[in-house]
Amino acid sequence: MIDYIEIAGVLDEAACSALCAEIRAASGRPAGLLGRDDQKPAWPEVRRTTRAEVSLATEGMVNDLLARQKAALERHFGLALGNAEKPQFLHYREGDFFVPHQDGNTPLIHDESRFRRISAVIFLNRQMDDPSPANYAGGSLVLHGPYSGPDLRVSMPAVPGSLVAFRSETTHEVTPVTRNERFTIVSWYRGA
Ligand SMILES: O=C(O)CCC(=O)C(=O)O
Ligand SMILES: [Fe+2]
Repeated sequence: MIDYIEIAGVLDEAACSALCAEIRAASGRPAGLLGRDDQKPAWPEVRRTTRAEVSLATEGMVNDLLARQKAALERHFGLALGNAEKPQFLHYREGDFFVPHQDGNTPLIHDESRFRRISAVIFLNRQMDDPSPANYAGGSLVLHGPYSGPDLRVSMPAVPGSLVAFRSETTHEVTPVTRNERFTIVSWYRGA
């Protein structure tokens, strides 16, 4: 069993479109991997996506939104959560991806990721087989089941304005975008 929750409508359609436009227009740099300061250029064989620099107002709006979702996530996962980390505004172009990985809460590396308990992804545009220009194909967020069970893979529905959250130790990946551009916001709630 893969433990995740989908919360619909954390952003409305107009807010999603405005965020996509802001991220597209923003300057960005290749998104890196946590705990690696020596990335040149950001391990493109592991993760290829652009992290956009958005306005402080936008970042503040998303921080407030993440704080408002905390109680529902604590109830669902049975965890006491602290603050969400600085959100990342991600722009995936055709061919961009993130290989299977865990975001944290694994005793693997002695870095900041050990404080992460819950990963959250907010979808800003829609995945479709034959996408209109504002939407995309490919680019599935796929959660993997734990080793203790059957080889399970579950694609998350990419509905604009919805938030999907899962335990940060859950293996997950973003498959390559095959058409157009994909926009998401990601953050991580730490333990209380
Ligand atoms: O963009 C996504 O759907 C998820 C990205 C991700 O897994 C991450 O940034 O750790
Ligand atoms: Fe991740």
